[in-house]
Amino acid sequence: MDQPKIYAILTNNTSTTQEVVEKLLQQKPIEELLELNTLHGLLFSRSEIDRYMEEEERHDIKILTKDKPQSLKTMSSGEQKKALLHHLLQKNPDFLILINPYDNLDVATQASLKEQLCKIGASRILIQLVSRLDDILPITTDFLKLDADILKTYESPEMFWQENQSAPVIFEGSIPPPLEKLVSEHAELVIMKKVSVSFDGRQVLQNIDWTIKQGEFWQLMGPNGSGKSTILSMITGDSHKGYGQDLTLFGQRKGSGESVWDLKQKIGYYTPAITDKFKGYHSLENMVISGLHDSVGLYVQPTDIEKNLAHQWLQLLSLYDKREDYFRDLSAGDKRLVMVARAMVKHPPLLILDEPTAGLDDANAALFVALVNKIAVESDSAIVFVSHRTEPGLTPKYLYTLNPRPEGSIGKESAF
Ligand SMILES: Nc1ncnc2c1ncn2[C@@H]1O[C@H](COP(=O)(O)OP(=O)(O)OP(=O)(O)O)[C@@H](O)[C@H]1O
Repeated sequence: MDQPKIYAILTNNTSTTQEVVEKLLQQKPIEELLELNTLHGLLFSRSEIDRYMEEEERHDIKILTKDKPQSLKTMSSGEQKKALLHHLLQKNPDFLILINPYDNLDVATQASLKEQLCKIGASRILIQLVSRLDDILPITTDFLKLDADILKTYESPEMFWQENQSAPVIFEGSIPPPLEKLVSEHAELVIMKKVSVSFDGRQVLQNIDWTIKQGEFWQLMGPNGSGKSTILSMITGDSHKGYGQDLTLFGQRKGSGESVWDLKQKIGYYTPAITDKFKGYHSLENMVISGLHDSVGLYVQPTDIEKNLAHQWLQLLSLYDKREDYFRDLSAGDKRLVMVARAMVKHPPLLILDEPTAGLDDANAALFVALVNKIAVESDSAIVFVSHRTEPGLTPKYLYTLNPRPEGSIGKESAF
């Protein structure tokens, strides 16, 4: 059998990915991909996992995890993707559409998925819709780019690679100061001593010692399922697993009557899934101001001082001219910049960014990284940046790595 075609379609934050995917799945013709027109394809994407998860929950059934005791929802991203791929291959499609397949996967899982996809690609057509050049499989035969709704083809791979390298980013101006400084009287914002967590009798974290001090810039790394989200949810107060542990947050021992509201005041938190909460008609200006009130949208009349502060942030992000536009109409990359401004507008003592660049294209990831580096240099906020990628250009000072063991992940601190 001839080597099937392996397509890579580079997407950016203007791409109409959804439309292309729907046409392919519904066998509607796309001029540049005519040979797929009569073939049957299936979709491998984060949204498909979410769809199955919802279906499994709603009907209390198991579809992707029939032979496993654990539900899809509590599996790590790597485990979920493996389950979906297995399920799709059993249906024997002519081609598989892969949308940003490595997002949220750790380095080792990315490598093993890449290897598996290369093997699958030896006998099946693959269409990769990826926003990062690094994610393109080495076996790719055909290179395209989806700019808005225009699908561009390239005469040679060289021309594709040459045209799509992104330029370095520099922000003009400084990070706007806070209206009032939220000073933490404690130099140590988070102190974890021998913190251990288990779920259903299975140990996930083992004797975690980690101290985050004012102004420090950390990257938190660890394979899928190693417990990164579990640690973060104990810091943000979203998990009850912090109780009964030697955990001190902003000078207050966990379980000593602290309020979750007080805790949230001191933390700016951003993860891409939060963006889905803001589907209403909020202007960019109000989005930034809502960060001062910890509200989804803005329901009070903002003061001139608040407006002025939001304008300064939007100027820094080169979005001032769009200040009255709706947030929902922004590109995905610009949405993330606004969400970071919203999380940072108060200059919280601790800024947590949980896989914030997942799904962004190279240019927007570079822009995001430049903004985070700037915040690290120009503010007193400590930053915890969770990412599986070593983000090009990111300049954290310290690394906290979780290494899974059968008796729970152990942690290791190192300096960059
Ligand atoms: N509520 C829960 N019930 C049962 N198991 C859970 C629960 N929450 C997490 N786990 C398990 O705990 C382990 C750690 O999960 P966690 O989400 O913290 O890992 P992670 O490092 O953030 O993973 P990823 O990189 O995939 O997001 C996983 O094996 C997961 O299946």
